[in-house]
Amino acid sequence: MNKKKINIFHVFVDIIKISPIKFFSQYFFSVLDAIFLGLTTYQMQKVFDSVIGINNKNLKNIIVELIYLTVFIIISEVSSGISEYFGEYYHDMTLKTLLKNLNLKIAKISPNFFNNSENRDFVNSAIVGAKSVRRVLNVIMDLLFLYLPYYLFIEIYLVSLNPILGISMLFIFFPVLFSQIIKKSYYEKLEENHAPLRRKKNIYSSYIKNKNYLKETRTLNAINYIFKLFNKTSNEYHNLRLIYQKKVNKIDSISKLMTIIGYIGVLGLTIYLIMKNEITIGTFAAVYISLSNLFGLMEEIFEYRLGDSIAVYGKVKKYINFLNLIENSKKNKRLKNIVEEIKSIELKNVSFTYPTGKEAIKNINLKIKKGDRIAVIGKNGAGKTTLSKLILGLYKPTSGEICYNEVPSSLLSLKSIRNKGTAVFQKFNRYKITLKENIAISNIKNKNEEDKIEDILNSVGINSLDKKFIKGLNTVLSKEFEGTELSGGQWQKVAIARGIFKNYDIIVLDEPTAALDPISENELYEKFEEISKNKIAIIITHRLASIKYCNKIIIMDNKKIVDVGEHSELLKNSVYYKKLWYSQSELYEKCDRI
Ligand SMILES: Nc1ncnc2c1ncn2[C@@H]1O[C@H](COP(=O)(O)OP(=O)(O)OP(=O)(O)O)[C@@H](O)[C@H]1O
Repeated sequence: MNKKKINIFHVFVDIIKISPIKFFSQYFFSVLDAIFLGLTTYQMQKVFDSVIGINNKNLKNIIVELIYLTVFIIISEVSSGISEYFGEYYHDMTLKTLLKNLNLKIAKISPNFFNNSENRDFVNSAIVGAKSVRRVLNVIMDLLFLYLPYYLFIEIYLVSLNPILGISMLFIFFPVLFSQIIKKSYYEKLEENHAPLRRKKNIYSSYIKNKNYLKETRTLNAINYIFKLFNKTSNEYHNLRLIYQKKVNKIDSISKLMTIIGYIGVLGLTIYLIMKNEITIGTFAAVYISLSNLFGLMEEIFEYRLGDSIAVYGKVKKYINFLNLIENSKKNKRLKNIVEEIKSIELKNVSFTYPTGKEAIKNINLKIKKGDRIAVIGKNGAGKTTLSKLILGLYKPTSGEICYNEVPSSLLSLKSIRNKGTAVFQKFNRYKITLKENIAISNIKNKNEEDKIEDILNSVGINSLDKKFIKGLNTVLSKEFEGTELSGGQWQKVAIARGIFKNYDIIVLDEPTAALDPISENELYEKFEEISKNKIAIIITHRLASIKYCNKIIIMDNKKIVDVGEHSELLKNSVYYKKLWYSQSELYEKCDRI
């Protein structure tokens, strides 16, 4: 059962559905504006004709024609104002809805998708695209309900004067239209090449501007080098734009030349018709005014508005393509078996390769059961973190299978597996929200369970009554929002408390004590038994002190598990473990001797 693909029209219909009355009101007034703009031109001819044949008798006639002209101008201006008002109002509502749809989609996409830089570019372009959809729709609607009616009005008026005048008008219109079609493909290509450079530029710029990077960059005297990288990328970015801009300018020049030829042709023809007495001076003036109006409008729509829409169309397409991505949970929907409680996990010949092509896990077999407290150790880059993410259901194996409660994960709802896991990652987030929101973020409805939050905070060594928390649990963890700034270790404690707050069957602690002082580190290990009681607990660590709290130790090397066992077994059988153990204990002994 294939879900129908979303296309630009579905997105437009969604926009219209936000408030059809307001949407169509905008364009009703646009049509009114176009009709009265056209009538103004026609009325102009009548005013000129009556002024040219002026005498006492038709003075009254001139005044009547002038009153009509004024009324037409007023109606046209008022309609244009009302249409703009509805347009502005609708713009904000549309933006909110489109960005909401995009965020909902992002939340459903597998985390592994974001490991690929091309995918991250794709998402960034999709966000810009979502912001531009309304602009594109607006231009299309204005074309249909403002510019086209006005153009048709003038075209019919000119054909009624002389059919050749009508045909000459096409010379003004079509070159611009064709040039826009060619420009559209240029801008699409430009966006493809621009996206990675834009990402690079923003990253380098954050090393200079972002406060988390700034201090280290300055201390290491690296600012000049980063500037160099930024300028190089920035130049590449602008040069690329210039290359495409030159191509676009060429197309624009040719189309402008043809338009001007058409324009001159129409004026020459009207002069010829006057000389032959086939049209009046009033008609000539009306044609002249309508042409300059039309020229102005065309410049507005084609040069600026359509040009701008075409420039962003590549991103709008990315937005639509992004909405069409099949997310994991949807692929799973048919098979959904909700996991109520995870009692066992088995990895069968599991391998995993990142979207970049880097293989991080190879042929791993492992059985884990409720109550296991596992330490995963191994060299940097051995694959420990990747393994934990596979177990948590954040990544899917590239080959092999992971079973939960002896059922292959392909038959289970990934979402329900993820819901049963919690983690304190190496690179945890520092959310600039209140202390209690930081802790209860996994189940924000429970953020007012203040006793539970206080207990957990106390257990990791944070006291919300401390004077630094000016508003207790409601203190925002950032000076930027009149709150407080935490130290690295305090942040790590918040991350641990946040991990424990969630209801979980699996807990992963990835280097959870890197920023903790030795006393806090010991306290966490003491707590480890309580945290992991009747759960599956995995601690990834380089500190062997934590190992005595675990009943199983896994040693990883170069993508594989090379040894599994208890401390005493491994000390006897594993060369790597023995080396690691004695190197750390020797270090302590050396310190003792000093
Ligand atoms: N997002 C990613 N995209 C591509 N490759 C990655 C990504 N994350 C990790 N890797 C690569 O996968 C391999 C395993 O990384 P992993 O983080 O699992 O190792 P680790 O054993 O936890 O290392 P460490 O002890 O340094 O934290 C490494 O070679 C790393 O370069």
